[in-house]
Amino acid sequence: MSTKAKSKKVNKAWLHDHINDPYVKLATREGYRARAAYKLKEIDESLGLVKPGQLVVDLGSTPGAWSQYLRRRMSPEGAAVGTLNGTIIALDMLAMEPIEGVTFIQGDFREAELLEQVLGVLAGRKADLVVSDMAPNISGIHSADGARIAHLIELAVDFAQHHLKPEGALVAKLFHGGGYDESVKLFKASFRTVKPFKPKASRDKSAETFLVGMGLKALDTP
Ligand SMILES: C[S@@+](CC[C@H](N)C(=O)[O-])C[C@H]1O[C@@H](n2cnc3c(N)ncnc32)[C@H](O)[C@@H]1O
Repeated sequence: MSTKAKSKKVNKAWLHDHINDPYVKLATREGYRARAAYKLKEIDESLGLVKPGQLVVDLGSTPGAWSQYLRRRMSPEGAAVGTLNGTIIALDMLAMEPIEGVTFIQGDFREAELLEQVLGVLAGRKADLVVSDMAPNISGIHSADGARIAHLIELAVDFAQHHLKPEGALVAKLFHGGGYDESVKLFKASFRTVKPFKPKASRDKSAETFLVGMGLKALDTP
């Protein structure tokens, strides 16, 4: 079979799975922009991370399903509009359709300039929760992809170390085979409690998984 034919077959299979995916159907029914909302929901329902009144930073937020979930959790009656009890700062290198009450910054998290903008919005405040669903474009070259993923995790952990409250938490997506062991080590060096999490909404076929770090260790503690 030619490469073109193979890729057509893979696309057809993906489309079939996507259309029949219960989380895709649920997301459409509940007004979420992506099925990804249910991954964060499951992590939150298991660990009780999101609470009204918090300051939450959403890294790699586009199209916005995690921000939508956060917004509903931090609103009276789970409303998608109206009063938001808390602060949500979302960022992504791609544009994001506005979500009422969510401050969005467009830029590359690896760039110092973007970090400056985030710090400007934080205005000296520390976050209760940082969530990162950032994923680089996959090139197919295993070592390069692993390094890119690991770099984003390092940046998210570094951001958390400097801008989370001592009892705060970081949720970050990572990939088996993409520097997973090193990322676990880094989380364990940075947080008092570290939990791996593979939500049901994360497709079985996908190598993605999540790490949750809770309670910062002092920066100078090994
Ligand atoms: C899986 S999507 C996030 C989905 C989102 N959590 C949601 O619920 O809609 C991953 C996002 O990470 C973003 N991303 C990847 N690398 C980034 C970087 N260096 N800086 C900012 N955003 C990045 C991508 O642009 C993409 O929108």
